[in-house]
Amino acid sequence: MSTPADLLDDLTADLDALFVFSPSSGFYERFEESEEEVVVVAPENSVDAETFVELPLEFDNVRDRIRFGIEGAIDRGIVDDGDDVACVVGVFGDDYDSLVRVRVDESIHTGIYDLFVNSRADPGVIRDVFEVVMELGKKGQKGKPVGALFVIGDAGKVMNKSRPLSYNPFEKSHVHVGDPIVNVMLKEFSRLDGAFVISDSGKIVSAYRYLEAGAEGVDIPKGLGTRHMAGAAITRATNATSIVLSESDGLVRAFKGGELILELDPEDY
Ligand SMILES: Nc1ncnc2c1ncn2[C@@H]1O[C@H](COP(=O)(O)OP(=O)(O)OP(=O)(O)O)[C@@H](O)[C@H]1O
Ligand SMILES: [Mn+2]
Repeated sequence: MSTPADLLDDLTADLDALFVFSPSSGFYERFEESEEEVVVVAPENSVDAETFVELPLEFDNVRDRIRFGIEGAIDRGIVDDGDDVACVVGVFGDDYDSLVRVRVDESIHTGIYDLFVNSRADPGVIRDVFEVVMELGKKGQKGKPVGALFVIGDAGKVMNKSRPLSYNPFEKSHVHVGDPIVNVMLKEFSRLDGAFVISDSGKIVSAYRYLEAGAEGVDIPKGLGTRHMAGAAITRATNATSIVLSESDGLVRAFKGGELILELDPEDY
């Protein structure tokens, strides 16, 4: 006979660290005597935790929230491949309702921390574009697979290193990504050739942009075509981040500094 408490014993056996997401100080204090290293993951370190990973935004998706915290901890050398950690999170609200055990390995490491923390644009802007791209990847345009290329941040420089393929539908408009109507427009315009250019603060600067940054020294996986090469090259020539949806394999990839930093299958989300 096994009880729920036995189950919890299994989940909490031999932990290398305990991740506590957005704790109140009262809740955090309960772990003061804890044997495991306690890592607080939250928008702010309001509990003065010794070991802290800053969340740039509250990920509604719990898997992303956990990934983010763990990747942040890997980045700081707090945990390593092969470690077993438990995460205390609220899935349905701010109150704790779940304990999730995770093995730190390649499969947890997507690059999502790098994408948000080391990009020049606001994390909220990256998230908004990321969500549009993931949705396009899942549903396509009117059910058909579609490709798209978003270049985010350092827009002045990106505009200097690109040219219009046609009339810019966003000329003189002051619209921002994240607005539901704008997101519908972005999906609609994903049929257009070229790239979308988005500013650090999320303003849609242009659609239909042909990127002209040189591909010299840009090293991306073989088999990716011109959309990915152009998307990667512009991030070497500027401080922008690119998010690319592939029409042919359906994957979402992000590039920074001319390199691939993230590869995700929208179907997994
Ligand atoms: N220099 C560029 N700047 C902006 N967009 C580009 C550029 N080169 C190609 N594209 C876009 O990429 C599309 C062609 O994609 P291609 O098949 O060569 O790339 P890919 O990397 O294989 O992408 P996919 O995986 O979606 O097929 C074009 O229709 C165009 O919209
Ligand atoms: Mn192709």
